[in-house]
Amino acid sequence: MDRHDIALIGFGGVNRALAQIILDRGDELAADLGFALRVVAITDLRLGSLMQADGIDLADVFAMSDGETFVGRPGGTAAPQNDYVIRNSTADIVVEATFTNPIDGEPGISHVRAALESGKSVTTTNKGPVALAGLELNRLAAANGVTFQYEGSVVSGTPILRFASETLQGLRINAVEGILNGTSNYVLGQMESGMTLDVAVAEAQSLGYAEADPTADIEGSDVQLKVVILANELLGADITTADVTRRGISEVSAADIIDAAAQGKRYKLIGSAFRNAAGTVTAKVEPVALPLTHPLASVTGPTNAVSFDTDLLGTVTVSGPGAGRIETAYALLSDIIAIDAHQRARVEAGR
Ligand SMILES: NC(=O)c1ccc[n+]([C@@H]2O[C@H](COP(=O)([O-])OP(=O)(O)OC[C@H]3O[C@@H](n4cnc5c(N)ncnc54)[C@H](O)[C@@H]3O)[C@@H](O)[C@H]2O)c1
Ligand SMILES: N[C@@H](CCO)C(=O)O
Repeated sequence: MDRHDIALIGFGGVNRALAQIILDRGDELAADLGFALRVVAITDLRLGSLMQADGIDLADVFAMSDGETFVGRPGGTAAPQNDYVIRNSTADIVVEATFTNPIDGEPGISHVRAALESGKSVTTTNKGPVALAGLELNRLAAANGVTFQYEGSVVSGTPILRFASETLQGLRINAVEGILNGTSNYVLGQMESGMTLDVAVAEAQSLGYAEADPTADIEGSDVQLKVVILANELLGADITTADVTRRGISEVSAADIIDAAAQGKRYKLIGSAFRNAAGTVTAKVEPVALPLTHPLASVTGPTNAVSFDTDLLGTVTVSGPGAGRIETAYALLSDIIAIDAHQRARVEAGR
């Protein structure tokens, strides 16, 4: 049986959920997929680093008490040694799930770069490296004969990127628009029911939807990164966050929501990008009061939806979970499956 050895960079909600899936369903997955998964390294700001080439006992890691670090375990340190772990662990796949930094993408970009440079494939849910350095990192992956996958960077485990790039092959996508942030959609719904923004944000944090700093969710910078990814991946653009105008849901008051409801409308945070006649791409993030008859108006809670405007098929909309620990861990698993397929194809092609 083939096996992939994995290094987990960041051990918060999403990577813990992936480790839990491997612990609970590893045998079943191996039988289904034809390869086993084994975690050989974990590194985290709060826990330190742990490298064990024979495989880490995940049940033992889950049993650690609050405040405990990896120091004292064989291959364990109290301080995180991310670069050392990424470059020297025996993993063939690095899973990057540290905080998204919408300003400069660090340290995520450096983590991904180090992994690709050392011949390891990478999957990440971190939007920073994909939005701010996607082109460079894809080139680096190709130059090193490895694979860079990031399905969970947009709409969590709902396979938007792979759907568009694989299933919609042969169509020209002219525009993309959608609800791209689970937290803000959840918060707007709770505000409709009379909850304050602060209480609703705290709920979204405890449910694992929000960013470590939820300002990114509320002020629209999380969606701004996702719009950059969609525009560059699917519309062939080469834009940065500076090209995406941004307004967040902090601009929407309880009174605005009541007024909209009285007019048969509902506020949604909409991210969009469309190709102009001149070939350039216009992209924005803004709260919009949609009529209740609009298809996106009925998308509630942490659910997201993306509409692709295509030449031959018209509008195609995909909807599904946009945030959540397990849902996003599934995106990582789907990327690992894609990495395995690419590795097998390379071996068959003798590369
Ligand atoms: N939670 C979701 O629904 C979701 C969905 C899609 C994408 N994402 C993205 O996935 C990533 C992980 O999300 P999460 O919910 O697990 O976040 P989290 O805050 O629960 O976990 C992040 C972990 O990374 C660790 N970390 C941060 N900086 C580090 C560093 N420099 N070195 C080592 N460890 C570091 C933190 O200690 C923490 O344990 C984020 O980039 C987020 O934007 C999350
Ligand atoms: N905080 C993000 C996670 C998914 O990227 C959201 O709520 O959509």
